[in-house]
Amino acid sequence: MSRLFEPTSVGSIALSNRIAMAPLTRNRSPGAVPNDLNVEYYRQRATAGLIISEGTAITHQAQGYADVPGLYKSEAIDGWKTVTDAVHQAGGKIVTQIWHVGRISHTSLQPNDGKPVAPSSIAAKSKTYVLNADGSGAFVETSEPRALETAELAGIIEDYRKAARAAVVAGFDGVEIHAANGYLLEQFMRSNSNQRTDQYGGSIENRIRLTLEVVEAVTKEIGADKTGIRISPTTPANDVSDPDPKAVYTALVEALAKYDLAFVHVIEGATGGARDVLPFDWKALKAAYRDAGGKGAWIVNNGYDRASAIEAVDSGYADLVAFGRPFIANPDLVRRLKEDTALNPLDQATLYGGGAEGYITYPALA
Ligand SMILES: C=C(C(=O)O)c1ccccc1
Repeated sequence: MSRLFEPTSVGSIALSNRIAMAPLTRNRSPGAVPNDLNVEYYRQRATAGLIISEGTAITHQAQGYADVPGLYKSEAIDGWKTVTDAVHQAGGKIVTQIWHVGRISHTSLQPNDGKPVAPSSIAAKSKTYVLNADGSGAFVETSEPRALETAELAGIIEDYRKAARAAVVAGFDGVEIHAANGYLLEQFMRSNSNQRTDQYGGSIENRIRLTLEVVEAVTKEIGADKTGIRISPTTPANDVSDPDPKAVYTALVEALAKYDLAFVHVIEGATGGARDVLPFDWKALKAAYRDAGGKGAWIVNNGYDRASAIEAVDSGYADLVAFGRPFIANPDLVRRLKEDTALNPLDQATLYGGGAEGYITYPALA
């Protein structure tokens, strides 16, 4: 049997197998508070070696989509506690993805209907999900952001630290810092969205600075053994780009190597899309991390199937493989991969927003 189904650990978190559930936004937590539907959804998927929860806003300012959960209200922490308890009682492990959307937001979702914040006042050619007056959801153009003042960045780093602490209080086994998919931290790393002239803009060293300061704050608060990070070197998601992703992300992983993180989670290619969106040597990126002393588990994601996941792990390249949409449609994905059985088809119409349908209604094998 493949090592994909064997136990392992990421940091201090012991896992029953090497299959992770990737973070998946589902827009089913009104008021940013996790609810019983969320409890059932995550409980059903607790056979994953590691569940990485959907992106969870660290503050109101960090909120970019309607009905995504947060970690900045006491009732949200209570709500998450019911989720983590259910997953743990079912024998699973779960970390939460702590998230600041930056410019991928809308004034109607921001404190005092203000502008979203970003490294520079450059609007993303992207959309976000808001609620209409009648409660229906709709994807609309993201609003033009304002550039963060240098003096505001210490406060945002503190927000990540507080969210990491809140995650542990809510019973999570750890956190994944969301530094991917064109959200705040990646907006700072990519040169088309970051045109700052202070110590957070210009050179690669300056553009990865905020991400490293967040990693420093979170690992100091809850321990590197409970801290992971997600990166997406070549994704065009949310209108980010950079002329030299190899240089940016090699510098990043070499700097991350000294933090002894639990894991580094890499989206290989366009998020949920083409793996070859840009030429990139994924194995060289991991080698750069290991050569710099990085010991964290290497989690790979994007377009893997049973055969390629087994190959990735059994070859020694990947420590874990994360699956996104397959876990939406197959709560018992681990069993189906182990037994090589058919997978349920995905219902695109119920991915975002709504209720039980297409969320907790996918059947498990008898
Ligand atoms: C958190 C997300 C990401 O990381 O891409 C997301 C948000 C909205 C829809 C899909 C995905």
